[in-house]
Amino acid sequence: MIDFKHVTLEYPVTRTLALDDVSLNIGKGEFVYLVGHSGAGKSSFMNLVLKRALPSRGEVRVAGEPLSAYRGRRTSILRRRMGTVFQDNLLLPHLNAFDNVAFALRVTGVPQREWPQRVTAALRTVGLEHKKYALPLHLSLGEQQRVAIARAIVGNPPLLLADEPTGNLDPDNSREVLKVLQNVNLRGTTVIVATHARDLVETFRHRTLTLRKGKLVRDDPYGGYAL
Ligand SMILES: Nc1ncnc2c1ncn2[C@@H]1O[C@H](COP(=O)(O)OP(=O)(O)OP(=O)(O)O)[C@@H](O)[C@H]1O
Repeated sequence: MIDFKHVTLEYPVTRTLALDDVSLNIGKGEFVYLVGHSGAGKSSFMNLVLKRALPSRGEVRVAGEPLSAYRGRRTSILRRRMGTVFQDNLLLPHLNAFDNVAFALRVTGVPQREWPQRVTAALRTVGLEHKKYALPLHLSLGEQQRVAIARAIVGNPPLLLADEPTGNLDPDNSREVLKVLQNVNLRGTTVIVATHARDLVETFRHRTLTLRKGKLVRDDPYGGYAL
């Protein structure tokens, strides 16, 4: 699903070496953690996969195709096929949970008659079908993050990128969000989670990639937080 070959990312203005000669392969259907201290390069990794940043050297392939082959409209289509959940993934405050999730279908041109069934299924996956008419203001932070996950998966993306998805959450809500991400993975979506949450990585074991100062220093198939 994702293939990095000797990928280096140096941000041009500051000349910061965010990723340094990283090679890795993430297969279809995997659940992978990306860990590392602040500034290690986790978000830069995500940005490369989304083609929000371009490698200075090396090659990034997604679903077998080099990202350099994607241009213009095809890049937008590629991005839409990836679900993203970020820590500050704000919901639209004036829309209820259902409409926030439906918004993702609206922007990708899915016919309106399909929305009720698809949105309800996505909210069911995150355990929030009963809150579909609630405004974000009336949801807990954990519930808001689960709505954001529903919004990310409603288009059935083959790949879900989650950058610090539990960053604002207490331990109970963090575990709930992690379980939801695992359920999404069990349905066939490849899931990549960048996180600082040692307890989650230790409790819910999955392959763990460790970055240090832009280098991939560990690739542990059985997981574990080795920082
Ligand atoms: N747009 C940018 N321009 C210049 N330098 C950047 C940019 N984004 C990140 N950096 C730098 O690149 C390095 C890697 O940053 P990155 O955000 O990928 O780390 P991270 O592991 O996600 O950190 P955190 O856990 O704090 O989110 C850091 O030194 C950071 O200062």
